Amino acid sequence: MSAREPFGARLRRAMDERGPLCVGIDPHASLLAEWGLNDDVAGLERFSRTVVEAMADRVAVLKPQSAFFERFGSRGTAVLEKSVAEARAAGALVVMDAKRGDIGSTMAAYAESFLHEDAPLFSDALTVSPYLGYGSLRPAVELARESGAGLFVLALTSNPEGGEVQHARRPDGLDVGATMLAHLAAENAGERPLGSFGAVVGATLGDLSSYDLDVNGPLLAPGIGAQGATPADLPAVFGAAVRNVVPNVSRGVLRHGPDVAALRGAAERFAEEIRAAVAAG
Ligand SMILES: O=c1ccn([C@@H]2O[C@H](COP(=O)(O)O)[C@@H](O)[C@H]2O)c(=O)[nH]1
Repeated sequence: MSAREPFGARLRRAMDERGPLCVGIDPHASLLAEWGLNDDVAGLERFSRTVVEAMADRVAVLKPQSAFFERFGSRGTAVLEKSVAEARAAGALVVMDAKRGDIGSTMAAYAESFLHEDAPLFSDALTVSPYLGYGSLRPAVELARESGAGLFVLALTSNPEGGEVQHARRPDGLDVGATMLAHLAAENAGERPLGSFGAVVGATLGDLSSYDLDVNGPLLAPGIGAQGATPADLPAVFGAAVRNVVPNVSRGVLRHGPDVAALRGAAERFAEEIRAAVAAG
């Protein structure tokens, strides 16, 4: 067991101190253009540095979307490494959105890439895909436990296509999304104040009262802003589990850049709406 405090405990404290908002670092080509930046490594670096400077000392979580860095090859990955290190040094928790998933030793290698404390891309948590079977994630669960990191497992994603997989039913009637939630509840059993193994559950999904969202872990909720959900939707979607929701906003904040004050203003407005919604929920 690592001496490092588990991710769930660190996240609970960050959410209580800073509010639960997670801002995405998603350097879309279209956003680079809107910010007056070139769609190249220099533009990527400037974009990412600006978001980290604007947000890392005030929001609980930053979530870089790995795909937008990977498309620039090794130089993009170098920018990602730097962004992760700077965001963590400034006090934000970093959830790497890389949605990794594979079997056995390959999954173990993915886990080492993001969850080993000596890895250049070491992050506080990683998004993972369980669609090779939840058990295929075991190497990542084990390494996360050792290093004090966390996972966010895709359970009920925010995109409309997700249902064809996630609503598929097992012979006993439980659907795939509910199965993932049940695995996570078992993973987090007995953990206080919050387990380190969370689910991705879209804020776009409407009433989820047929699901048991009480997994004793965080629920990363993308879909607010550009995908149409609003902070006011959170209590109706998540019910009593809203207290453990980490709402993610990427383009809804980023489109206000590159001005740092404007980015901060947009994030503060979302944070305030989220606070009000959670308090009322
Ligand atoms: O179900 C999911 C899982 C991940 N995402 C990711 O979150 C952000 C959302 O960006 P917005 O600009 O706020 O729409 C993006 O990185 C997605 O890949 C998701 O949207 N839904």
